[in-house]
Amino acid sequence: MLFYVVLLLLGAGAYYYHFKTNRKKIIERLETVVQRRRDDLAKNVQEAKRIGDKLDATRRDWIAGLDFEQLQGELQRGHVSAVEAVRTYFYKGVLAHQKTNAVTAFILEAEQQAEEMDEKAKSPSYVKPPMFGIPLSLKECLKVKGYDTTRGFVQDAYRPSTEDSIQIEHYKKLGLIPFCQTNVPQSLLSYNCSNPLFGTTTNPYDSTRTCGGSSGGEGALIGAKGSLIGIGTDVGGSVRIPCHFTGTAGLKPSKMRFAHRGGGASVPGKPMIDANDGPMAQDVKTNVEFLRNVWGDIDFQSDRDPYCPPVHWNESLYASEKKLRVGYYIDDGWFTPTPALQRAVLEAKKHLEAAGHTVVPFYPPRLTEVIQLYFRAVCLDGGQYVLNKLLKDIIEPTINMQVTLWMIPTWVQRALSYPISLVFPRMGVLMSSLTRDTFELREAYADIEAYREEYVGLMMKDNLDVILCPASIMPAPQHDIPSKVLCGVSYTCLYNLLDFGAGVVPVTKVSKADEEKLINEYPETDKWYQITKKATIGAIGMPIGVQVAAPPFREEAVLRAMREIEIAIHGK
Ligand SMILES: CCCCCC/C=C\CCCCCCCC(=O)NCCO
Repeated sequence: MLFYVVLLLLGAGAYYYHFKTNRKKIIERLETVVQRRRDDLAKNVQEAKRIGDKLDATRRDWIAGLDFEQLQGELQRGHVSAVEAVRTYFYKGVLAHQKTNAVTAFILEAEQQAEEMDEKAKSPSYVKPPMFGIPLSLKECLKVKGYDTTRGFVQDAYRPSTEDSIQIEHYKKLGLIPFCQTNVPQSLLSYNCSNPLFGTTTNPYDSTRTCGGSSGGEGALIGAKGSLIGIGTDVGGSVRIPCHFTGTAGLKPSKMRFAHRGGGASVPGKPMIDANDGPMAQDVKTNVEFLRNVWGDIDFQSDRDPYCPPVHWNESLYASEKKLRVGYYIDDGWFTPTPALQRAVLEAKKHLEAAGHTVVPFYPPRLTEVIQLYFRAVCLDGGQYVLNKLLKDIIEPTINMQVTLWMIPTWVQRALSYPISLVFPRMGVLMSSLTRDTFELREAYADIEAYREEYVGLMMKDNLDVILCPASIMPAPQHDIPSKVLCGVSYTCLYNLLDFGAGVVPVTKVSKADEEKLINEYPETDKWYQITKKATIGAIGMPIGVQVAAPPFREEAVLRAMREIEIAIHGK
């Protein structure tokens, strides 16, 4: 017996030694890649600055002060050239990057693309596309010819895409000029924004706090006024959470409203958790103008990707005179949001009511079950795909919790979940989420289908057009918090599970009264509440958004409600 125990221990020791030595070699090799990539980025930023500085400062500052609609108009009238717009946004992008570390590469060819467009525009017969010359920022995982899509994995540096994705081709056809790529958390499966290759992107309002993720570079860049319009991706809140954390506005459409051919995914092959790309901007108005043009011309994408149905921009839904019926909630029953987030929903409710809409309570059913189904279906292989990639890389410390859970075998998590749930019930739920076998996975898929039916059934029963709810559980926390409170995505991941269109519009900022309420009334009943409360103390002045959602192909109703909230707040 003793012999076998000694043999087992020796075997385990040898395996551990081999694993450690192997990891050390991998890390040493990748550290040289990191250094090289960071040096290249520093040169790239210098070059972008040089291009931005070509423009006379007075002229540049004037163009820099134009909003999307004004710049679009000046470009259409020929009062501003595409080259001037690109140089201005290289300048503004560099400033925002210096503040937040948002950019992973400036697309230097943008200047030449702009020159060619200006040249074409000299011909009297040339009809300018609707977004002629407008600089567009892109989340790093979107495929642009000649540029990397590392998703924060060092191993994927210096493997540039050979083609633009269909969406990027389309944006160029509409006149937009991709001018930079923006940072992400390693693996994209987190709502912070740090990776070993490009480092940490910070919140433009407070550098000790995260800009959110995974489209965090976009949030930081747009929030710091370094871009007017950008594209993120969202499988659990990655467009909406950064918008909420950085005071910007964005929309995650339902899956089929964009072509996915030639695009990339964080984890390919998870059919029931629908991800999509979506626009992010300084306001809702810009998102509307962008989508009106893109979906107005969606045949371009449908012709190249037959899986993208030719569903056009629905102006009659967006501009309808018929008042909306809105269902709202301020607490999903799984994770009570901090006071500012609840107040934001109540303020948005008042704005919608003042505009003549009917707003009634709505209760999303069984969020505990939703959380389990979401994690089961998003990590459908128990996290194996991502873990395999991570073990061949330098692992980002701010996603430690995900990595730890992916490393513990599912059966061990299940065994531990019961005793843990006796003291920390919500942790018990998380630890019994990952699937044991394909039988259980099939059941989860069937349950998601049933939940979708139930949810839309409840909306139909009450004649609801859209849902209004919090965008998250808290304002932007410190960089390490999202991994510690993974289940804080309940407000956003629900709408991926349902495949609804869902967007976030900024409504308010955290006030002193919110902080007092937080200190006196916010629950401390488990570790997650304690972490959330502590992270929210000191967040006075941080932006707060609200979320609006509607079933697939009704994104225009979502945008309408978001825009009406925006008009009520800003008067324009
Ligand atoms: C036992 C459960 C283990 C859970 C491991 C965590 C896995 C996933 C965390 C999900 C958090 C989602 C954040 C948002 C991610 C997002 O939308 N990414 C966009 C990708 O296109």
